[in-house]
Amino acid sequence: MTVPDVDRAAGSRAAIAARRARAAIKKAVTEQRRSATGVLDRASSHPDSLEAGMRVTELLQGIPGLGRVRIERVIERLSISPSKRLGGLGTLQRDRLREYLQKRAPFAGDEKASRLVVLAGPTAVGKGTVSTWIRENVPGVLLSVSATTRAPRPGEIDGVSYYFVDDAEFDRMIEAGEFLEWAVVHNSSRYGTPRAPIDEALADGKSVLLEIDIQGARQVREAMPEARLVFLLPPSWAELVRRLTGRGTETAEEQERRLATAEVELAAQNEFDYLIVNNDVETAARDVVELMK
Ligand SMILES: Nc1nc2c(ncn2[C@@H]2O[C@H](COP(=O)(O)OP(=O)(O)O)[C@@H](O)[C@H]2O)c(=O)[nH]1
Ligand SMILES: Nc1ncnc2c1ncn2[C@@H]1O[C@H](COP(=O)(O)OP(=O)(O)O)[C@@H](O)[C@H]1O
Repeated sequence: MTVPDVDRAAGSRAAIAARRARAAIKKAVTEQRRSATGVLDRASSHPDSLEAGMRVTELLQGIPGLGRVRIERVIERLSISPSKRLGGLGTLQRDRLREYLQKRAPFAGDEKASRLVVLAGPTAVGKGTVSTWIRENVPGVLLSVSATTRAPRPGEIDGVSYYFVDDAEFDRMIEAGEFLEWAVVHNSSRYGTPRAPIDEALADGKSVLLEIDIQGARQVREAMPEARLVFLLPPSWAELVRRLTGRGTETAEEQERRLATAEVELAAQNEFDYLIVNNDVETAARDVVELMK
């Protein structure tokens, strides 16, 4: 049953549950945990999602500073009927609404911005490059250093790029509850985020950037719902392949495996609060930093 169907069966338990879930999405927008454009994008790409069943007016109510009268004015200006649901918008209406949301609330209400940002994205999109730019140019940001069981690449320094540990040490860290999250990535090595430095940095008023995979991002969202989840996109698939092969740090077989993971990861981009295209390193990095203010 789709959400609009559920609604027609007004009063049913499913209808109440759907309404509650949509109210939760609206609250998440108000509290900065999800961007309004992210909700709109998910509604467009998943016609059966709760987001698709949400009314445009409900979404706008989630944006701080927009009262009933202003919402009426906005939807009139955008030529959208008050009863319209996100999933039922025409292409032009959706584009107009998206443009409005981006101008009005690019990061919907920065006053409650979280200082914990998760940067994920497919292999070789440039996560490491963007993070390094931030480390070198923006003071007061802790770049979390993960532990991994994979072997160091040439030039990688233990304790800076990663903590390179063996399986026994990784097991010990899991047992001791030292990880905020951990996962097996690319079906090969294990990677985990040590929790203590993050807690300390946040307590000191610093911002924290985690560069982790999608499984890890999902775990962080569960553990710390206030975290902002960013997905870094390549300008195109061909450019992603070019960056991976150009980096030249993996064997052809490993590159194949990473590209297979990348396809799966790109399909999950709508779970994220923000999508940033890494055309130019500095521009992408500045966009990420904006989210930490
Ligand atoms: N879940 C999780 N993923 C991580 C962590 N550290 C790194 N990763 C991810 O593991 C993947 C592999 O990283 P890496 O071996 O450095 O190669 P890359 O894919 O070329 O960046 C990337 O998607 C990273 O974002 C971590 O602590 N936790
Ligand atoms: N905006 C960009 N334009 C061109 N090349 C880039 C850009 N960002 C990163 N690269 C290059 O792409 C390759 C992969 O970047 P890297 O930061 O290692 O990716 P990831 O950490 O996501 O696996 C590197 O060779 C890097 O120099």
